[in-house]
Amino acid sequence: MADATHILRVSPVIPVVTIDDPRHAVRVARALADGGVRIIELTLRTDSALESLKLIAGEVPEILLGAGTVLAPGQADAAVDAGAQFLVSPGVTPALLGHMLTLEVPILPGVATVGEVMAVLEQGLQAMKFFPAGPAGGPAYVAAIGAPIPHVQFCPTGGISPASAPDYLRLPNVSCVGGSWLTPRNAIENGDWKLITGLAQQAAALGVSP
Ligand SMILES: O=C(O)C(=O)C[C@H](O)[C@H](O)COP(=O)(O)O
Repeated sequence: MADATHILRVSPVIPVVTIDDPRHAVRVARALADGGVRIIELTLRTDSALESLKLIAGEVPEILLGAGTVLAPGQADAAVDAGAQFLVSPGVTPALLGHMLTLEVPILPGVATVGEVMAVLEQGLQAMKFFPAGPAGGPAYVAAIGAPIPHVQFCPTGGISPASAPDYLRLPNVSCVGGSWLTPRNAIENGDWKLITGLAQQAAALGVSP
């Protein structure tokens, strides 16, 4: 099942997490889960990302674990082998999308234009990451896409904060947003797990109707 529509309904915010030291991986995941956020997009931006994926997959089963920053087919394979339950890319090429579609996990491809949305839709996917959300046009751009293409659900990511997240979440074609603000690098390095849990609690509350 390649479509990730169900993945987007797990949490109002998908934390985009970058971990340098794999010794922090399990603690970060547990801190997020303790705050009520049970999904992670772990970016493949660091040399130790696959090790962190394996650790979280093995020790924090309550987390729905995705791999982010998937730029090439080989990265997709390695991430799934390491335990990634879904894949996220900042953008897509026909080669990368075609390969990810052969894998047995949901994929959340990144798009930034209407043409890219249409190209991904042609492959049968109705859930997409809108990236970079802020610079690419923000809530107004996402809302405008919904007029001709109302059946696609987006996870806007990039430049979003707790203050701006509601502007996206109120849109009918937005299921959740993504952001790195829940796991600041200095909080990870300092072992400030309570801060991360608090940011997760704040993010989880964004999905509660006023
Ligand atoms: O690495 C990837 O795969 C990406 O798609 C980029 C990240 O999702 C954004 O860089 C997060 O943006 P911020 O929340 O503004 O930090």
